[in-house]
Amino acid sequence: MSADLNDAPVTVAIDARVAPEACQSMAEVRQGVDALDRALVTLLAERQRYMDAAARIKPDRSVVHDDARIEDVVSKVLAAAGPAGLSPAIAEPVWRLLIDRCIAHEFETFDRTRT
Ligand SMILES: O=C(O)C(=O)C[C@]1(C(=O)O)C=C[C@@H](O)C=C1
Repeated sequence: MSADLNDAPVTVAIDARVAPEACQSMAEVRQGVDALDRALVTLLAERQRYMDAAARIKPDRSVVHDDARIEDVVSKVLAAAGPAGLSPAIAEPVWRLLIDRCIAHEFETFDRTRT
């Protein structure tokens, strides 16, 4: 049986926090930010593992950097950002930098394991 999401070791638990709209102090705000950052780290670590998979699966080093796919990813993120209430002024640069760093990771993995 092939590995699927049910086998993934990642569980994203978000620690106790006060909802942003209910915060009355900066301590509550920062507790919420820190809790969400820990959850984001967990999700980004799993995203990074997909780069390892891509480096294993892609047929050639020349397709690690894929401009058409980058634009596809960014447009899907922006389409999701609107309904979620995430500003595109945050989402677009964050994801472009994330993808840039993921490509660097994918190249490092490819070169370490395939060349
Ligand atoms: O979709 C891919 O081909 C990936 O390897 C993922 C990813 C990304 O970070 O989203 C990384 C490298 C590619 O240039 C495009 C997108």
